[in-house]
Amino acid sequence: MKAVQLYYPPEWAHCYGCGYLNAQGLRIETHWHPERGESETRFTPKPYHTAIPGFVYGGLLASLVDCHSTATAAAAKAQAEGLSLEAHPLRFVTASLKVDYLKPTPLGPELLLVGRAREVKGKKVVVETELFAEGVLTVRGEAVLVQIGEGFGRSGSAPGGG
Ligand SMILES: CCCCCCCC/C=C\CCCCCCCC(=O)SCCNC(=O)CCNC(=O)[C@H](O)C(C)(C)COP(=O)(O)OP(=O)(O)OC[C@H]1O[C@@H](n2cnc3c(N)ncnc32)[C@H](O)[C@@H]1OP(=O)(O)O
Repeated sequence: MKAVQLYYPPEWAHCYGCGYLNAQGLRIETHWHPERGESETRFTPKPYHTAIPGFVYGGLLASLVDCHSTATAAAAKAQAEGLSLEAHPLRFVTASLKVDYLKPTPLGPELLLVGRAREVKGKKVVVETELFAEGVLTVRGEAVLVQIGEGFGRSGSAPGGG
């Protein structure tokens, strides 16, 4: 199954968290499971993603939730509209991001993020994400994502104004 991010056209693929063209970035890959209406991203932090020794830096966890949410929004919107991402690449930007750190996240194991769209309405999608380390829920996120138009990023245009 192709990751949601790999459908983004090049001009939308420079994001530090999820752009496949950003060599220094995290380059996360999100997979959508239509039968469950859920998205999954797996990511193993590097030793330098440290908060205090043994635990993952919270800003990295927020970045993972952020970019996982934008991809979840694209996939959920495509499913709701009956569109294929291949023919209709959709791109969302983050309007709002809330992250609850429920427990310290251990540094070392692969992390699993699972996302669901709670609301798909117009150009807005609200996504809830849970982040697990070795099966333990350590972070919960909620994000509001807003779809940008097809032309954005091709001429330096800003997304406001619809
Ligand atoms: C990178 C910045 C974006 C530039 C895009 C242009 C080039 C594109 C190129 C490449 C794309 C790749 C991008 C990768 C991104 C990866 C993830 C990030 O790191 S994103 C970076 C951080 N985010 C921002 O910098 C957004 C800054 N904010 C904005 O640009 C606008 O505020 C925007 C687009 C988010 C919304 O503006 P409106 O005018 O298009 O939309 P309205 O009509 O105001 O809102 C739509 C719905 O969203 C809700 N909404 C808007 N802001 C909200 C907020 N803060 N909290 C809750 N809801 C909010 C509103 O209430 C409305 O909902 P109701 O339809 O009424 O139900």
